[in-house]
Amino acid sequence: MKILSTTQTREADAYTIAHEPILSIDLMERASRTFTSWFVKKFPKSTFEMVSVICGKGNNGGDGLAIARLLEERGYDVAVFILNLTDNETEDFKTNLERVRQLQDLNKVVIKEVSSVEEMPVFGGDEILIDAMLGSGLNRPITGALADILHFLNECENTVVAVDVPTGVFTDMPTVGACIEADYTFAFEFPKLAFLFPENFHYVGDFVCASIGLDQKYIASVDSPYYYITSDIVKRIYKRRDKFAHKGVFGHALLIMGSYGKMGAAILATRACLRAGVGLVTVHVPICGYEVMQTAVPEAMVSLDEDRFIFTKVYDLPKYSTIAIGCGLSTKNRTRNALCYMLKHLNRPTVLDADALNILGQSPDWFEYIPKGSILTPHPKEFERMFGKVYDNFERNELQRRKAQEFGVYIILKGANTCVATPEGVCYFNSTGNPGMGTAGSGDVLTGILAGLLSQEYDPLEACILGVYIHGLAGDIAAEVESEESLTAGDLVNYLGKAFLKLRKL
Ligand SMILES: NC(=O)C1=CN([C@@H]2O[C@H](COP(=O)(O)OP(=O)(O)OC[C@H]3O[C@@H](n4cnc5c(N)ncnc54)[C@H](O)[C@@H]3O)[C@@H](O)[C@H]2O)[C@@H](O)CC1
Ligand SMILES: Nc1ncnc2c1ncn2[C@@H]1O[C@H](COP(=O)(O)OP(=O)(O)O)[C@@H](O)[C@H]1O
Ligand SMILES: [K+]
Repeated sequence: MKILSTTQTREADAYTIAHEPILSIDLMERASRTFTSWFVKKFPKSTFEMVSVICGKGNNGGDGLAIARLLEERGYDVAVFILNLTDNETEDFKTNLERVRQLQDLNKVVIKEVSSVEEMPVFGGDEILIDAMLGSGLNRPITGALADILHFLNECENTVVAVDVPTGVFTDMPTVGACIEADYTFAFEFPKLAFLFPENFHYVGDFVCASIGLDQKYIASVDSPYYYITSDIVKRIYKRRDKFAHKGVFGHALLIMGSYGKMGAAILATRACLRAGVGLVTVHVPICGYEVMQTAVPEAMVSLDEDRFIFTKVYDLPKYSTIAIGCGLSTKNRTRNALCYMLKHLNRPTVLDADALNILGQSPDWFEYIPKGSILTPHPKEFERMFGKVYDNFERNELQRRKAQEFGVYIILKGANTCVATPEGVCYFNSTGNPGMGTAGSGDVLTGILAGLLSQEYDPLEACILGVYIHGLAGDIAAEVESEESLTAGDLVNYLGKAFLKLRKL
């Protein structure tokens, strides 16, 4: 799913109105119905005494008024609070206000105007609040009376659901000024870029998005560097196996991993590589890793280093279809030199993780040796070691895109909404995964999956998108059974099969 900027969304809105054609008031109605259908399922009437909709006077407020009317039709007790802080009312706001006033005349809805925080009501414990104060029309940081009202609302214990954008959040740049702290945000058509960055979680809460019927052809024609990875992208990438396929066609991966005390990383990655469908896997480990590797992963072949404790040299690189290096590797001098030699002599996309990235961070001159199309999988700390400190996630995302372009590589910045940046400067944000995956070794599992997919001739972009999605999906299935708390990296490997099954059924 493409992610559009606010300006582009406004253009898509205008195009839809002109070419569907549809009146803008009817598009607002359609958006509000989409919100309402989700809301009634999420918050059934029986669970709340009352819904209070807090409206501004722009189109976000217009949505709020339409939602108030639609919820009343569904049998909810509804109160509307209109913030009387400006005289600028949009036409669609005015039309929807007329419509709600008719319900007020029938004593079906209560409407109250509020000009300052002192006039805000005391909300009951069972009341749910809908934030329709400001949406994508925010054009300056919120201060003054509106900021006071937002602080008041944030002090209330009530569940807050934001319409389209939480009031005060800038969708395409870092947020400054007061903001509502929503528990849920229902975004029209696309998630906004800001929703994908951790600093806004406090304001956005859990977000969902649904189409309001904007013109899909127009959206497809718009240039945007941002995508959200949904199941339909992944389904297009996933390849079913040929009936006559055999292990020879699923590739032979070489994983260079592990050092004394860190063999677990190599084991997790190797198991994940096998579970991701590789034909053959060889793990190159120091002598101290031989027995543990042979015992823990009997399906894997072992290539032994000359050194007892660390990686120093590997032979026969051309015979492998894919190489991944770095998990539990150490950054000792001889390992560093061996990595440098390999990078200079490898001539195909390689997966680089963990200590391979830490070594690159210590020797920035070596970035140019990385084969084009390789995949680097840093977590934020490793990213910082390689490319330096940043002020916020917007800046980090820009840096990630720039570095991916500069070195012609894929950079997977891991975390919630893991972001894949391509050599063309495009970003794909993942939609699967959960905080249970913040546990030792889950990154090693991703590296193994990526090596397994590359070996099966998924191209690097396909491997990145399918890899992060299936890794997160395995985490989501595992968390449902095991809980987020007790999820371990080994569980990710064990649930990978269920994730593939789920993917096939999507
Ligand atoms: N295609 C879409 O996405 C659609 C969007 N719609 C709704 O329209 C909204 C956008 O509506 P608008 O463009 O009217 O904008 P808003 O309703 O977000 O607010 C605009 C008003 O707020 C004022 N304002 C901006 N920053 C302020 C600040 N810091 N303090 C006080 N006032 C401030 C502006 O001057 C303007 O008067 C969307 O978020 C969505 O809810 C829907 O009606 C249907 C279609
Ligand atoms: N809150 C979260 N939501 C979704 N995924 C997460 C979350 N926290 C961590 N992950 C995932 O778990 C993995 C952690 O990787 P990493 O930090 O490299 O772990 P390790 O070094 O222990 O292997 C990444 O793929 C990351 O995307
Ligand atoms: K809002």
